[in-house]
Amino acid sequence: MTLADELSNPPPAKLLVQNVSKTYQGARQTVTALQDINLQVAEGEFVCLLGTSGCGKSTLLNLIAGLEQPTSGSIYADGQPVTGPGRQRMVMFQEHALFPWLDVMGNVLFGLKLKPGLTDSDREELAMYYLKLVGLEKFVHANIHELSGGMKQRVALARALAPNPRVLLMDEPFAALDAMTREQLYADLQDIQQKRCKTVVFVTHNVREAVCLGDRVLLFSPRPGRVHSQYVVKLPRQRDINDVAVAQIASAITVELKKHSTPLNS
Ligand SMILES: Nc1ncnc2c1ncn2[C@@H]1O[C@H](COP(=O)(O)OP(=O)(O)OP(=O)(O)O)[C@@H](O)[C@H]1O
Repeated sequence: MTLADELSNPPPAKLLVQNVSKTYQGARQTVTALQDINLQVAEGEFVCLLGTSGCGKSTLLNLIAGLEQPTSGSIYADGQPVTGPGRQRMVMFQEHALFPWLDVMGNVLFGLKLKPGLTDSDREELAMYYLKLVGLEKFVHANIHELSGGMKQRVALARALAPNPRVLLMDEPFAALDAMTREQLYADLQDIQQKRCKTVVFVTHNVREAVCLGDRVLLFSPRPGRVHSQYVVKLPRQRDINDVAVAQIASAITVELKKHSTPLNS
């Protein structure tokens, strides 16, 4: 693998989730986190998983990542069964999960350490490419504790992108950020997804965020976690979360979500 290969865009992956159910056996009860989920994600598609708390969105993301195994059913990435985590499916969580003892560059380099066929200077060049892509070129040697929440999420995004995965799995990555920082990241993420050609699965509770980012929005209902409907969002990009068209689709989705939501104590 050369540096040029590394910076090229491999085709984004397609995903197939077939009849997937997941139950957790707790001390007092069995929880059906997901029941009979069927889903196809096309190459380069941006799919948002939307629903209230506890409807199984993160569980599905973890299953696609290979961090957990379904109780029944199968998941395929490019026709290959997903049996564990892989370099082609990188995950980014709400909490940045950066290494505080490494600086910004060190964190991005970390994921590249195990890549064969690259020299140290290749790895630095790659890390620098991704830090520029997320707008952090001036903070390469900053310590993690010196960064704002939004900057930390940018480092986490650069770290997830650096191994050049074909799929990005994002679990509420911007939920802890203020509105202005989030809006900038929505614009940057749309830009990066187009430039770097990724298939993205993105978990959120935020309806407008889902409409702003997704080519398709899947609506989940809880107990058991199921996909009850989906919306294809045909608005042109770049989308702005404050656009009237985004708000209109979001309000239609909110009505639909409310029909299927049940309070946690019911
Ligand atoms: N490791 C686990 N052990 C037992 N139950 C679990 C486990 N992980 C998730 N669950 C249960 O599975 C259901 C789905 O959880 P999950 O975290 O996937 O939902 P979610 O839609 O992502 O929620 P949130 O939006 O609050 O993150 C919940 O009822 C949760 O309590």
